[in-house]
Amino acid sequence: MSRLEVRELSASYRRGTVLSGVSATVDAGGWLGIIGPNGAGKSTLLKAIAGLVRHEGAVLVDGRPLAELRRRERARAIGYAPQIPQLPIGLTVTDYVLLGRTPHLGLLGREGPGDLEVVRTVLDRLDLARLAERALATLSGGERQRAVLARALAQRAGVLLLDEPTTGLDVGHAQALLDLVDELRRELGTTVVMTLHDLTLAAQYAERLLLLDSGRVAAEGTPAEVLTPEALEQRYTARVTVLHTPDGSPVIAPIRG
Ligand SMILES: Nc1ncnc2c1ncn2[C@@H]1O[C@H](COP(=O)(O)OP(=O)(O)OP(=O)(O)O)[C@@H](O)[C@H]1O
Repeated sequence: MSRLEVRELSASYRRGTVLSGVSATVDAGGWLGIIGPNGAGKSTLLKAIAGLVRHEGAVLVDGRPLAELRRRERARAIGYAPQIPQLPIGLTVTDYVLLGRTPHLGLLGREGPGDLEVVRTVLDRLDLARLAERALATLSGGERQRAVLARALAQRAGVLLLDEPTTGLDVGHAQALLDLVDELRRELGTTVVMTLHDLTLAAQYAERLLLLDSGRVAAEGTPAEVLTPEALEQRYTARVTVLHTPDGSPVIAPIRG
C-alpha cells in the first residue's frame, strides 16, 4: 500500500517551463487520472514523478522522498509505462515482460517460479499468451503497447504510472487492461496515476481527475466535478455535451459544429 504525494513540482526544458508548482496526493490504492490538452505537461508530470526528468519540488511515497531511495527500492516503489518506449526489439515478449521482475529477484538474479507465474498471469490477462515467444519487433502497434503495459504490471510496484495506456488499443483490449489495473488496485492496493485523452474512460476508472493546462493544475476533483462542459470548452476549446451512464459516470460527447 503506497500513498503518493507530489509537492510543488516544477520542470523546464530548454525552451521554457513546462510544469509549475503542481501538487497532488493519491491515497494508497487510489486512482488519479491526469487529463488536459496536448502539450499541457501530462507526460512530463509522470516522468518527473518517475524521476526521469529534472525537476524541483518533491515526490514522496509513504512519506519517503523518492530521491533518497536506491535504484532497486525505487523500482519496487514506482512502475512506469511510457507513452513512447524504447524497446529492445530483439527480445521475446516473455523475456521483455520478465524484465519487470528485476527489482524482485534474489542475489543471483535468477527468476523463480513465482516470477514466472506473475508474468504468465499478466500475459494471459492482456491476451498476449499466444504471442509469448514472438520477438517484440514482429508485434503490431497495439500488441507492443500491451507488452509494455504487461512489463509495468509484472513489476508489481506500489505506485503505477501509466502514460496514455490505451493508445492504439481497441475498445475490448483497452477495457481488459483497465480492468486488470483496477484488480491490482483492489487486491494489492496498487496506487495508480494515469494520463488519458479518452475522458469518458478516464471518468469510468479514475476516482479523481487532475486537469492540467499549460503546466498548472486547472482543476482537481471527482470526474463529475472536473468534467463540466464549461471547463472542457475553456481548456480544450471543444464543443461537448456531458451525458451520463445509468450509474452516473460522465460521458463526453463532442458536438459537431
Ligand atoms: N524532451 C523535451 N524537450 C523539449 N521540450 C519538451 C520535451 N518533452 C516535452 N516538451 C514540451 O513540453 C510541453 C509538455 O509536453 P508533454 O509531453 O508533457 O505534454 P502532454 O500533456 O503529455 O501532451 P500530449 O497530450 O500531446 O501527449 C510541450 O510543449 C512539449 O513540446
